[in-house]
Amino acid sequence: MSATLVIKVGTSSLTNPETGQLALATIAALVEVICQLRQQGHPVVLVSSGAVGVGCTRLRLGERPRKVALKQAVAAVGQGRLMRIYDDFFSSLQQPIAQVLLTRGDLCDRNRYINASNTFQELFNLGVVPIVNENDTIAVDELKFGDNDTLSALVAGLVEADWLFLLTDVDRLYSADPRTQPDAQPITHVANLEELAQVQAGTQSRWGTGGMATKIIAAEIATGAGIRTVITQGKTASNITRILAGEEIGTQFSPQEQPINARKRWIAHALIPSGMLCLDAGAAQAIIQSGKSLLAAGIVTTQGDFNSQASVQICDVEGREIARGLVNYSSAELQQIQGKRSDEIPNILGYAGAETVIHRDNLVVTAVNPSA
Ligand SMILES: Nc1ncnc2c1ncn2[C@@H]1O[C@H](COP(=O)(O)OP(=O)(O)O)[C@@H](O)[C@H]1O
Ligand SMILES: N[C@@H](CCC(=O)OP(=O)(O)O)C(=O)O
Repeated sequence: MSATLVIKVGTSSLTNPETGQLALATIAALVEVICQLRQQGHPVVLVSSGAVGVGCTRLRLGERPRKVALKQAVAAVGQGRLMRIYDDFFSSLQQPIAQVLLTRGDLCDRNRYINASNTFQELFNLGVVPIVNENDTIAVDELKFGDNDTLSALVAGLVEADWLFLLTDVDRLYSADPRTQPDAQPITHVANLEELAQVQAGTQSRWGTGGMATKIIAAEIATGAGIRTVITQGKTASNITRILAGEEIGTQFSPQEQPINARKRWIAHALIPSGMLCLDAGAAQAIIQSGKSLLAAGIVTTQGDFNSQASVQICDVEGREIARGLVNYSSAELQQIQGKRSDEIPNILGYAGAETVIHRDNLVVTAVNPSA
């Protein structure tokens, strides 16, 4: 039985942290494992960081650039070299590859999202291994994924993967950074992300971007889509095969029992909200507990400037995000009808709009601890 696999490999695994040189042995081992998986019939997507890291080494820069334009320029240099290396290694094993560079905008627009999904399917049908990275050269701040952990989780949802492997320079997630806290406790299995409330995950390696915090977020996105997620060592690619065979290696996150569908995944994780609706306690409870549609009566405040069908955050009275959704009214209209009963809307607006502000089919609960 074939399984669709998304394998993300970070800069910290692809390059030597001290010299910045490519970790050729690690890359070669990863390519070999991917080719073996392909020969076993598994569709595989490789999400590869490293453009900035490899570019810095090529241009003899001692640290990651901070200026956006310089970072974009360095990534453009590194991405070309990275793909040259991958093509040399994969070609030596007769495995065709493709470069897929994405920006968040490619996944925000519904039509572009569906088009990207179709393209990946065509690449799988051709027996190709797509190699994905953020299009650092053109991605601008408000439309960046920011880190490839998040990107890999969104791609895993896009291709409806069965597994997401996050390869990094430690063997698993710990209760804290094992580099700075030797007594940090290893975490081998996560059934519910609330178990990680006390985990310290903020620091990252010299060349990494996201640290463990972004890997935990990636695991939340992927497991919410029903995708089993594993954090494991990048330099031991053979672990992937052993994990698929059932060995308890790395940190394994169980998929949620009731994954959300593709449209709701798109609403919850691919779209960037244009505004915020704060609800009263009763409306917040109704949204979280019963998955009802949102009516104007439950809205206390409307923030932002957006049109109908925009994506918005839905928050409780403390301003904590509890859900996201697509609105049936603009922000200007909502300013007029918030707190009002549905039967009052026609008189207020002068026309009979939608019965709901957000229909339940366009509303996704995102609160990590919905019962709170
Ligand atoms: N709780 C933790 N468990 C394990 N590693 C952690 C933790 N908190 C921080 N880290 C750090 O996160 C780093 C991996 O993240 P990052 O540097 O972004 O690597 P990558 O390039 O693979 O994404 C590890 O090298 C480790 O130093
Ligand atoms: N698009 C960037 C990826 C940044 C990133 O997330 O890096 P990492 O934390 O090493 O996975 C690059 O290729 O350098």
